[in-house]
Amino acid sequence: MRASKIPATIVTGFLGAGKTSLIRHLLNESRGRRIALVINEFGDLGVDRDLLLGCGIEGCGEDDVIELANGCICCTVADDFLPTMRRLLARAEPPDHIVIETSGLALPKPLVKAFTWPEVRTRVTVDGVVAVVDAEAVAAGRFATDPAALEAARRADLNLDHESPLEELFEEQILCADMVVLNKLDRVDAAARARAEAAIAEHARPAVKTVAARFGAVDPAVLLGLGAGAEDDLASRPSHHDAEGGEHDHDDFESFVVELDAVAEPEHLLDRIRTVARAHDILRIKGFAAVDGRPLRHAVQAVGERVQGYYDRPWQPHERRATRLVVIGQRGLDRPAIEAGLRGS
Ligand SMILES: Nc1nc2c(ncn2[C@@H]2O[C@H](COP(=O)(O)OP(=O)(O)OP(=O)(O)O)[C@@H](O)[C@H]2O)c(=O)[nH]1
Repeated sequence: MRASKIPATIVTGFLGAGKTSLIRHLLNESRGRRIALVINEFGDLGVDRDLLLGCGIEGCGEDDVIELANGCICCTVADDFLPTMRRLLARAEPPDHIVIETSGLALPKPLVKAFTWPEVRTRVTVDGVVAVVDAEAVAAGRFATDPAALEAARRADLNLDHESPLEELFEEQILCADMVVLNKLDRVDAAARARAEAAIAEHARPAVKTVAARFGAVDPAVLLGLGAGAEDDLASRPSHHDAEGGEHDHDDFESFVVELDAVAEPEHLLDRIRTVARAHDILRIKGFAAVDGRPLRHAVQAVGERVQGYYDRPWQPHERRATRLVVIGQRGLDRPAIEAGLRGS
């Protein structure tokens, strides 16, 4: 008999809120604790796993960072997540803690539910659901539905009973949280911070704490060890999708990968991304660029119109040096125009 269950922390939060940054900080500060990471991304490039492995954190090896292959974790729990957990638990040396990064479009509740499966429940408990929030985006009303637009959409579709997909995701993620991390504090003034806090308070369950952070830097002592036992507490975490058995689809969103040649100047690529993001209401672009004559890979990150790039690590001998970017947005993106814009053609 095992003395205690392995704690698992679920990290949720919208695209680009800072989940990977938070996890990188957590791993850096883990002080010898064996943490296994399960990562799920929307889009066909495993950027997050690559970024985490690229930062060379001690004790964070290839085997400890597991990427789920199929679609969005909340809809593929049985196909992908459970076999992964089974394999993790069968290891000779199981981890001390499991951290799961959901895709920015995932609903956390179906994932929490997966921990009630008998073979998982006896070995693992959900220590806490942590929702990472982009303070700047929330304060700017990114997740609030324009009431006039909602009314118009309802008139067009009588079955529509809810707000925009972005607002719904925000609500679902906060409703399920045991702790909220209000991230990107460097990007907001006091008034904007207060607006973001008010938006969170509208949906957070009673007694859920909000901690403020920059670049996801939260002390692991605060983040881990919440002892929530969330799998035994599903009823207190309402979801818009409860009536559908937790099912939801991602038809509201789409993603595609754009492959480009090596670039002469990363700044030129970042400028093109800025222009494209401004013109096309893109939610997220991320990936890696190959730069002519440089042995290092250039990581590229765009959240809305905010674009960032930095050299992260040398290209490995087995890797093809190409520029590959995943583009994510709400359905209806003008793919040819976006590709042309990124190419600069
Ligand atoms: N200014 C600022 N930028 C931040 C902060 N936290 C994260 N970022 C940047 O925001 C971008 C997205 O951060 P990630 O940590 O990759 O976000 P994510 O939630 O993992 O993104 P997805 O996995 O794509 O959903 C990166 O360019 C980060 O450097 C912050 O506190 N302040």
